[in-house]
Amino acid sequence: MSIRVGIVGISGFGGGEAMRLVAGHPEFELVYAAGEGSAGQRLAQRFPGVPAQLADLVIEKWDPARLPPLDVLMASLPTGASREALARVPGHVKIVDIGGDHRYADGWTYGLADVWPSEIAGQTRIANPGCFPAAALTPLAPLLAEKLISPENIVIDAKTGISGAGRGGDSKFGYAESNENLIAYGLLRHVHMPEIESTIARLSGGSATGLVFTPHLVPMTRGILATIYARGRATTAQCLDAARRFYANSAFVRVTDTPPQTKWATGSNLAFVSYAADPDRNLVIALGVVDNLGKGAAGQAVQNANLMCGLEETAGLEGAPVWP
Ligand SMILES: NC(=O)C1=CN([C@@H]2O[C@H](COP(=O)(O)OP(=O)(O)OC[C@H]3O[C@@H](n4cnc5c(N)ncnc54)[C@H](OP(=O)(O)O)[C@@H]3O)[C@@H](O)[C@H]2O)C=CC1
Ligand SMILES: CC(=O)N[C@@H](CCC(=O)OP(=O)(O)O)C(=O)O
Repeated sequence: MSIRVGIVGISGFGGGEAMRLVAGHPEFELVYAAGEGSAGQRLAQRFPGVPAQLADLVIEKWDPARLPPLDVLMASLPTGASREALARVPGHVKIVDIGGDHRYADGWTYGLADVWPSEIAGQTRIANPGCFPAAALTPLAPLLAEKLISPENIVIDAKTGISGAGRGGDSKFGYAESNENLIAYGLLRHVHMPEIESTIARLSGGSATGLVFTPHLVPMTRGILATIYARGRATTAQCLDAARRFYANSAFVRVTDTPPQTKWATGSNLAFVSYAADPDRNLVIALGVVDNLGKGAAGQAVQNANLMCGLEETAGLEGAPVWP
């Protein structure tokens, strides 16, 4: 019997990618689509390339009191818009919140699926990590767990594609302003800082005092590269070995000897990590690449939903990235 899935925020970039993945999933059946401005439209009006069996599904006005029978609900709403409404979804419906309202919130499990998969299995409320945390914490986790770097004074310099801002995003991220342009934003106090700090502390048992995180917008559609500077005396080989041990059973994390590129992950749930370290300079450079809509959002959401439902975590996520 198929698992009945709903997606709220389906017209958005995160929700649309979740729809693409659910449509190709061997066990999931999309039975409910919801939104606000797009309500009343058929999926085929919104997504002309949608598979035929989904073409006539009508996007409902989002109302948690009017859900059909569902096993899983993926919520991809603007951060701030889901807390009150998701609290009204019946407890037996498994929820993955792709937005930022429930990360490290009471009653919700933080869904960093490649690091803590066993914590997700059997849960009914999962908060998907933010896209930058997914890119940065994946390479940091093995180094922090093996105490190869200090959790203090870590500097994360990240570059993101424009789809990270969503289709309802700020107009300053439109084509004319973004093409051939490079912008730093969210300086000193980006909304992902608390989530990154909490996870570094949890992984290391120490404190993420002195964390610096600066995102940049680059003129590409998808992808995040996080370049991270940390203090530690490990060699490059020790960092790579630690990551290969840590992710030995992970289907989605690839440890590479050379610096990863954003195109390697496009359209997939993969994360790529690599390292360069100079013990004499007390310096470790960690690199992480994800697709912001894949491991950074919908891919990780499907991985979490698979774990929640007791399926293989790779179900529906086995397709190769798009290249070039
Ligand atoms: N884009 C990315 O790379 C990532 C995004 N996220 C997070 O995922 C969430 C969604 O982001 P993204 O897909 O980019 O955003 P978009 O702007 O592309 O989409 C937002 C969606 O939310 C719906 N929506 C907005 N307000 C309401 C409402 N009041 N009731 C019901 N539906 C509503 C919109 O529906 P309609 O069109 O029908 O109005 C639309 O489908 C955000 O919290 C974002 O921070 C997380 C990781 C990565
Ligand atoms: C380019 C751009 O604007 N990117 C978004 C990150 C998207 C994301 O992960 O958002 P949530 O944490 O809200 O889920 C940002 O920097 O806020």
